[in-house]
Amino acid sequence: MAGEAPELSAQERAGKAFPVSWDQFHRDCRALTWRLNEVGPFHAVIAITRGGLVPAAIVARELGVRIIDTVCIASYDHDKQGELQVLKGISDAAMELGGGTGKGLLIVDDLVDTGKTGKLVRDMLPDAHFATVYAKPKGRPLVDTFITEVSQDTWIFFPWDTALSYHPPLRDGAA
Ligand SMILES: O=P(O)(O)OC[C@H]1O[C@H](OP(=O)(O)OP(=O)(O)O)[C@H](O)[C@@H]1O
Ligand SMILES: Nc1nc2[nH]cnc2c(=O)[nH]1
Ligand SMILES: [Mg+2]
Repeated sequence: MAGEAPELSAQERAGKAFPVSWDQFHRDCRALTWRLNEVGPFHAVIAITRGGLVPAAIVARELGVRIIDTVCIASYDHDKQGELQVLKGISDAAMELGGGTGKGLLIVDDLVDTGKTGKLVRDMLPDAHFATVYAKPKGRPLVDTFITEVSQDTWIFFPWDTALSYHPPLRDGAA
């Protein structure tokens, strides 16, 4: 409508950028595993795709877990969150391993932001342990273990979504 401010994307609302390199991400996943090692053992890892696939692979390798399942959820179109869509649920085999409630299962995602995605999966597996690498304040209460908290107005850029590119100097004309 004329005169109405355009809707801001999550990334625009989140003014600060937090770029994460592969090295940093790997280090943060290993740090997460150190904490999780105190909590386990786990029968299986449940990765929330797609972002949870990379940390799930690293965490499962460190913890020696060979059974990995996925729950496939989409809600963000780049940086705009819409309705959550469960594209694939948790498999019957993983459900059975968790006794129907998720006991002894480890849910892994890259981050919690509003917490909507995490809440949906927690409701499917109430007794599972939920771990993320990064957490923003709104989603943080849903997470059992995480490594780094960033402010709600920060947008995290993951290495699989980014590439090295030229960055102009801060001072005009210094190039
Ligand atoms: O706490 P929330 O506000 O729900 O946001 C967190 C979710 O958003 C991102 O996934 P996305 O829906 O972008 O899909 P992707 O993992 O396939 O990138 C991220 O990987 C989390 O799963
Ligand atoms: N890449 C990325 N995806 C998100 N989905 C929800 N919040 C974020 C974020 O900060 N970064
Ligand atoms: Mg995701």
